[in-house]
Amino acid sequence: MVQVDQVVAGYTRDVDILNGISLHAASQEIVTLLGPNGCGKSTLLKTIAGYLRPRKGRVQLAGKDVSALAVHQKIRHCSLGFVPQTENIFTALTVRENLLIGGYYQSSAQRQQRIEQLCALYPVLRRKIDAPAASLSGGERQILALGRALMPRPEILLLDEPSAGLSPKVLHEVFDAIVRVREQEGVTILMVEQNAMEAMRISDRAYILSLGTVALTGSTQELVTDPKVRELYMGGRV
Ligand SMILES: Nc1ncnc2c1ncn2[C@@H]1O[C@H](COP(=O)(O)OP(=O)(O)OP(=O)(O)O)[C@@H](O)[C@H]1O
Repeated sequence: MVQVDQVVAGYTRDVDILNGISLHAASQEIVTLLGPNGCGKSTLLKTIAGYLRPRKGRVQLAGKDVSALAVHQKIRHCSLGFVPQTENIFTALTVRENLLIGGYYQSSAQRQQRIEQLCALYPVLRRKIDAPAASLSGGERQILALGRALMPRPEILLLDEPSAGLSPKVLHEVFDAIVRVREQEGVTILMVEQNAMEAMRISDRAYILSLGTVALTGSTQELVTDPKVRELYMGGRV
């Protein structure tokens, strides 16, 4: 469970990017954050992850107030996984080495076992396990980034634009991978997406942000039938 209450945050002391934002994602939900460029979606994910500390308000993960914790503490102690938008894999290392880094504090046996499980979940990782990550396609890189974040078996996964730069076909594969991990491991997923149509298809609920606050929220069924949402965020289509 992710709970954000009245959070104010920003990068510099005098400018607030998040202006008292509140949201939640229940256990095993897929929740998407949508909104125009620069409205604060990535900043919100970074604040939940712990790269930025809220100036006001509170972030809770699984019922625990984690507002003051840094990202490495949340990954280690709060069952959090985070996949940033860019530079999310080490291209000079192999697929296996990338996965091993994701489980940096696990024992060697735990890491081997987890790599096996992830290869079963995502067969592409097995096929490419000893290939340099630089040789992977865009979609394969995104699945590796997902796999690496999943190494410590997080209960909550934050994804920043998993479809960025991917063709429609590959985007489907990546979104399937996201759905699969919710189904098979019961992970709660909060993701930022530009691709509103596709994101709505796999999400239970969505928040539409504007200027660092929530402009609109609801189930994806409610939102996709809202004419204003369709016009502004879905190109007039459902
Ligand atoms: N590292 C940073 N330092 C200072 N300002 C930043 C930094 N990162 C983002 N910002 C600013 O914060 C605001 C919100 O940016 P953010 O990346 O959260 O938006 P976004 O909604 O995710 O946009 P996009 O859809 O374009 O990725 C923008 O005005 C941006 O310029």
